[in-house]
Amino acid sequence: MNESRPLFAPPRILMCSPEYFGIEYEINPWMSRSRQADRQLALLQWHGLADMLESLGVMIERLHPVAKLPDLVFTANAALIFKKKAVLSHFKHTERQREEPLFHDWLTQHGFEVLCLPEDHFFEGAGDALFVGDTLYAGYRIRSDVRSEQLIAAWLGCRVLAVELVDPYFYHLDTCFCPLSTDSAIFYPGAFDTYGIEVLQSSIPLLIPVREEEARAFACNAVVVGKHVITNTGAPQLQRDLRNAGFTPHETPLSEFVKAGGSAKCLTLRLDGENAAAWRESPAISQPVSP
Ligand SMILES: NC(=[NH2+])NCCC[C@H](N)C(=O)O
Repeated sequence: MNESRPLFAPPRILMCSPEYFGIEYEINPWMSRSRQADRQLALLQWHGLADMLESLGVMIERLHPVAKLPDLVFTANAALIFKKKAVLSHFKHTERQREEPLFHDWLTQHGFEVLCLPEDHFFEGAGDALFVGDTLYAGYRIRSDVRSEQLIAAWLGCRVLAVELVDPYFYHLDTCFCPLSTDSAIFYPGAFDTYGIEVLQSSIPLLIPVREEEARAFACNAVVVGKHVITNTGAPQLQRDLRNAGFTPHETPLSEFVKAGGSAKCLTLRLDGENAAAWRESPAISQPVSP
């Protein structure tokens, strides 16, 4: 990893294909067993996202899908990556706790030092903890515990700013907040309380608000690769705002994953450090070639 990586190493993202994806239980308000995902369409949409990322210069790493683990596709929830360390998730719901050993083994086998939280501390990885510059922004209450995030900040030696998530539809931080660079991010104000909004506004120089109907189409759940920002379809205003801020937005349909409460970002885990993370030492391409 970092030290040993060649110059211009490509961005690396972990994904897990949706062979066994479906709505088999209900652990967030988007999920209803009576509104099943179309698995063939999910496979097409997943490949659409993976192909788009590859065309932007990303190297996709794969986790093998496993039967009866329908949410394993949401690799953002595997862990929080910090240099060569991976803080393993410990899921709030038992349905997803069964994914933990698979994420643990994959990360260990791929050279990460895996850190595990105490049994009574919940934490859902990059779904709830995202760097902007040197600061770790951490969403808490619905899935992750604030005390997990305090412990992680102490382990990693970084500043953490914890923001409470107040709307059950925006139950992970990555559903309502996305760092774009070391000093910019997008966010949906309705998912935070007044104090959380103040924390974000006072600490991030460029904070772009996303309107409600676009946030409900998972516009904030974006994958950032250099200046490229990839989201689900249905966010024309955000696309304009991103262009004005110097980014290149891309849309790809992800309707089947929205039925499980996830979208582009949830389907990915950046392994070499997000572009917005100041700790990222890698000289990896920051402006990959356009498709
Ligand atoms: N990073 C994310 N927001 N992942 C979405 C996870 C969706 C999954 N059904 C859950 O409720 O846990």
